[in-house]
Amino acid sequence: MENGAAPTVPAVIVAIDGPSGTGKSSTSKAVAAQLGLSYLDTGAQYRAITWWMVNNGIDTDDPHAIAAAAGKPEILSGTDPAGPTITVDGADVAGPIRTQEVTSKVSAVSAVPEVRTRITELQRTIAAAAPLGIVVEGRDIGTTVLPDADLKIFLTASAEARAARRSGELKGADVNVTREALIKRDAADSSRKTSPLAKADDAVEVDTTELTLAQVIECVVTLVEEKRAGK
Ligand SMILES: Nc1ncnc2c1ncn2[C@@H]1O[C@H](COP(=O)(O)OP(=O)(O)OP(=O)(O)O)[C@@H](O)[C@H]1O
Ligand SMILES: Nc1ccn([C@H]2C[C@H](O)[C@@H](COP(=O)(O)O)O2)c(=O)n1
Repeated sequence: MENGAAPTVPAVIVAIDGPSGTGKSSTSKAVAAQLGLSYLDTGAQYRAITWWMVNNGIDTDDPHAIAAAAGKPEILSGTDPAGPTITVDGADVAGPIRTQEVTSKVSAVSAVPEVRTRITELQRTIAAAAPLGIVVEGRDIGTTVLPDADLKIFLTASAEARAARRSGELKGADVNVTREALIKRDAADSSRKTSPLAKADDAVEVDTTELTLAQVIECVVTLVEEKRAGK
């Protein structure tokens, strides 16, 4: 460098979408950590607002009640891939948002347009503030939240592989019950009217069924580096 300043790398925005259990969180966190990028788990934000609705007595079967309350909770996401955080009105909810109750209600809450508008706004603000760029994972990042992302990835895997992975996490869970629950949640997320789970036309699809997590991470890191090199 002529003036002795550190070389600058243009910020890179990576969108990673796909159905449940395809490896979005594990891959996104590792890729962000390896490349020095920020990381945003948008599913955690939808879980956080669902948790708040449940804890504040909002009927999660009533879209009008959800819409009326959508602006009330303050949701904050920490974007360090080594220790992502999520708080609601100042309370750490990283554990409570993973309960079965929240998981069973999150598709209904996240289908409400007022909820999506609110959360999408948060996501865009966070992505715009990431100094070196960010890996954002979810269901509608490439199609709706960040349609101009530098790189869009759509992860897939067979329902059997995804259920086996999840059952491994939830020790002792019946793999068939887990598989049916995943399929049901994907169907709800794919069929909602407002920004459903979908692959963007310009996304790179990666089928992870036969790949190890390390192979998926390597594949995505390579794709990001290629994009960066061409910027
Ligand atoms: N390629 C892979 N091979 C084997 N296991 C994997 C692979 N990718 C992810 N896993 C494991 O599968 C589980 C689910 O992964 P992860 O939470 O990253 O998926 P996800 O797509 O973010 O799911 P969700 O959308 O439900 O949050 C984790 O235990 C993870 O370690
Ligand atoms: N961009 C997103 C991210 C998530 N959701 C909804 C739909 C999912 O079932 C739920 C939980 O996500 P997970 O933690 O399993 O990744 O949140 C969405 O609608 N849009």
